[in-house]
Amino acid sequence: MVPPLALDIDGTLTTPEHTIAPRAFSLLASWEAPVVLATGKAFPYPVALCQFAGIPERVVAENGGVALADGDLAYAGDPERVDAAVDAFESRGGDLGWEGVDTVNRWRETEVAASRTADEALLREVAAEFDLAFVDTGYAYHLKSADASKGEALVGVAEILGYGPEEFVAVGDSENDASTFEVVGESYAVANADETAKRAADHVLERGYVDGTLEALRAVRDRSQNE
Ligand SMILES: O=C(O)COP(=O)(O)O
Ligand SMILES: [Mg+2]
Repeated sequence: MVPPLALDIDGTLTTPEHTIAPRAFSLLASWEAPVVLATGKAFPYPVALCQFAGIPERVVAENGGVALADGDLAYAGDPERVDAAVDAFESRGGDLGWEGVDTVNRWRETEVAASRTADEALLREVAAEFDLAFVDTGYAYHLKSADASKGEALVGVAEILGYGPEEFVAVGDSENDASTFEVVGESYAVANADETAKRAADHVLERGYVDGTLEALRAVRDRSQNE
């Protein structure tokens, strides 16, 4: 039997052009164990991805701030503190950096994401002042509660699904995946991963992005069929 999966989205299920490749959809839909999408993106994004992939809505969103599995919705973190930090950031001239309508944060409930063009030093200053964690995913800067993480949320999701977290195989690409890698039994960093993710992973893949992920998962599937 194949193991359950915890998969990051950006940089892991995407191409270098930030798109989801059709071949990723077919693997997700045919995986014969639970698939949990664990992302820094706001809650509706992974939910929509599950729906369009035709798989149950099992997600960790907002770097662990929101988790949904089999109808059970859980929250972590301190959104009011995040709001206060954003107010401080903006009152000191900071700009989250999303042009036009901010669809990155519009449906975000527990943390905030800034463009990587935003003032990193000021974000870090505000994070320290409000006792929040600063995370650079390579796609955005995030200010989040220090005690919320993808890994922590995955532990809860795994329990709902009737698995231990150590039964999961995870794939990811950045520092926000390190907490996932810590709780799962087997972890892979794609070739484009940052140093934190590579250090935390059991294996570093030769190929990057969705190609690396699909190759690793096919190998996991082949191996489990031979067991
Ligand atoms: O939202 C981000 O910054 C990155 O998202 P990810 O965790 O799916 O890579
Ligand atoms: Mg990622």
